[in-house]
Amino acid sequence: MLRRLHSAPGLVAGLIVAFMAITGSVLSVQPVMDHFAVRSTTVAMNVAALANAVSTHLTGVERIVHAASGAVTAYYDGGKGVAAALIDPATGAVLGDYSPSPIFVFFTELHRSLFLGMNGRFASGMSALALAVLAVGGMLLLVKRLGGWRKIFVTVKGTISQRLHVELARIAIVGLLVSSLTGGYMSLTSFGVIASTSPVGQFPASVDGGTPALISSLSALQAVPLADLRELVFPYAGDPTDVFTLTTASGQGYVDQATGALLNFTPKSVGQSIYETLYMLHTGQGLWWFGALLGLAALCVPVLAVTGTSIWWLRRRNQIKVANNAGARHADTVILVGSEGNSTWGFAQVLHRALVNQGHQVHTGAMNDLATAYPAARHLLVLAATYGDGSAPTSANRFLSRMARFKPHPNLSFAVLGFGDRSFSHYCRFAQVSAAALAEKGMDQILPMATVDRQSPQAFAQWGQDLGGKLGNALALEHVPTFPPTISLSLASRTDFGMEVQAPTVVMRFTLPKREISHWWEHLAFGKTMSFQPGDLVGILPPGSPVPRFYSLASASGDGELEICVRKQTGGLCSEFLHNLQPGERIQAFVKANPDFRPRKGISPIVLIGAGTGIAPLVGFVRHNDRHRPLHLYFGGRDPASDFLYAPILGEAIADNRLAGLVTAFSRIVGGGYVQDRIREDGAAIRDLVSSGAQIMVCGGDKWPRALSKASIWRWPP
Ligand SMILES: Cc1cc2nc3c(=O)[nH]c(=O)nc-3n(C[C@H](O)[C@H](O)[C@H](O)COP(=O)(O)O)c2cc1C
Repeated sequence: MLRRLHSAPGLVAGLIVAFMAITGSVLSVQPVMDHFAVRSTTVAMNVAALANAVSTHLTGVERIVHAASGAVTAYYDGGKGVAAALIDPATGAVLGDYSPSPIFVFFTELHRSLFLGMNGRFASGMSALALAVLAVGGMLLLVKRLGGWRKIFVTVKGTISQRLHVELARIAIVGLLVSSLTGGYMSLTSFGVIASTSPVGQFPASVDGGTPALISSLSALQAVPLADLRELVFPYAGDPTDVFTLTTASGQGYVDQATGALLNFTPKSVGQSIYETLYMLHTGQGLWWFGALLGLAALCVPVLAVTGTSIWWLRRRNQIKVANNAGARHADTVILVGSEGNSTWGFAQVLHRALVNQGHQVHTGAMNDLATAYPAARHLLVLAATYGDGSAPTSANRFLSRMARFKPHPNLSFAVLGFGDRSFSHYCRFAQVSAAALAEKGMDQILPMATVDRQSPQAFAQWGQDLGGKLGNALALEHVPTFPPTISLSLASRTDFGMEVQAPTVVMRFTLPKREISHWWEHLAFGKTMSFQPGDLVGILPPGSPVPRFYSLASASGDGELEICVRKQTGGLCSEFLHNLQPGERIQAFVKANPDFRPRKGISPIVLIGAGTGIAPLVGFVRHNDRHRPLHLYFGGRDPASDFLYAPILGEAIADNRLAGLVTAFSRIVGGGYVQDRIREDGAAIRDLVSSGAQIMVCGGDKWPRALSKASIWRWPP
């Protein structure tokens, strides 16, 4: 709901809001220029002295205007009509002719009304309203996503568009709120909905009518310092019954030109005071630095509009459509999906279709959308993938917290099918946790939890048969998973290690076709994935298998090469294929971002722990450590003479300070040991590093000491 509230006005009004923001930021330059153009004065001139000086330098003065920027302008009889001169506020001397900048006049009208009169003013007002809705909605959405106000400044992960959108919004939000709310208020005043002027005081019924006194001697004008003056309109020349009309910061009145008395002064209304303050905040006139800040905030709006549209488009493109999706309250069967990469949704669609064909009313949704109750449902089927280190995928990361409010009725029974990959140490862990949480609610299980390894169509079909048996329906679940489009990469070079110690390992470098490296704008518009960083993953399809195997990347796309490190697994289809690959031969691959496995921003130390091929992403971080943040690497192998992967690169990195420390452990040499032994020995030093803010990143192997698993560790099996 909140997301719709944010994206709908963004898409509908995005263009006009961005247009208004650009014209507004152009206008914000004016008060800045005025500020530096106006000679600041420390002389406390009063209005009588100023008006006197101006009228000695100019003939036929009609009025003097003191702008919020401090500029003083006099309008006088120039012979061929009214002329204007810029006045030195310190002396009242004429500085030169004055004419408003045609550029700012043009942009002011464009910003206010698009040159469309009242219709344009209405459009301008509506765009201010849309901006306010977008700013408030966006802020609430962000707070909800990040898990509360306290986390509002935490680092956001995601695509370039998502990060840019959030970072810019965080910087600009206050400015945009001020601009939109003040703009909206001004719009309402221009339509007369809110009063912005004060009642004009009655023209004096009688005046002295005697010979006009010297302007400098008029007491009512002497009493007003220049800083308070807004406008002074001179009496009609030669008419002793006319008066000065004086407008100051506090109100408006008349001054008898013979006696200098102040007549019929009317204080400024509250409405006008509010209007003037908001006008100042909106335009920056009289508060140039604030206006400049608002102008900069407004400049973020076009970028927010582009990134916002890109996020919306990507979400739409990736949205899974479920045909015949019944409402959650009316369905007899509910399917909940926990997925990160969307493949589990494909399985859910097949299950949904099969159940609908059997006459069921089925509702399919994300696990995060778990309702408080499903009044009509008899069966709750949960298809859950596992990510990270046995954690929830994105579409299920709020499932367990939502369980607290879930109140299933006694007839609702459940079944959980886990999707995972057996090469991970916590195979289908999240599905197990979810099943346990459902069982704790006292619900019956339709059948014991089953798993689908690497999207196996056979395992899925088997589960369908078992489920159908229990439900009394024949469920034929046929699903062939699809993966992102692959590209063909040619092996440029390979280096072999570990043959002598029965741990054949190969470092492989694939040439990245130049045209495949995305530009930043492609990222922004299409979220292309052929750009990667060390620690991201490459999915490789071994010939004859539709199921990819994932490897951690040791290079970034900017290096022009895709580098991985592969240990030969006995009977491993993909690793054997890769070990047999010779330079010039090709693989089919796609890249998958792995944003959870990245060095945190900043320059705090990082302890990198890797055994065997687990060193691949870590060496990537070391290579790219141009800022020389302290990286401490622990590496474990069998024998330095055979499987010390990346030894020369690590040596160079130590020499040029990209690596602060290297500790190795080899298990098959005299006096050798394992990485965990070295870590235990260095326990005190590592503890010191962690307490000074160090991050720990672990990759490779799954036999790490338990204590390490508390330190935001991510493991990637070799
Ligand atoms: C970065 C990453 C981490 C993963 N972590 C685990 C894990 O800890 N346990 C597991 O069983 N499977 C893990 N998997 C495998 C996925 O759960 C499995 O491929 C699943 O079918 C993906 O479903 P989805 O595309 O719907 O997200 C991981 C996959 C990736 C890419």
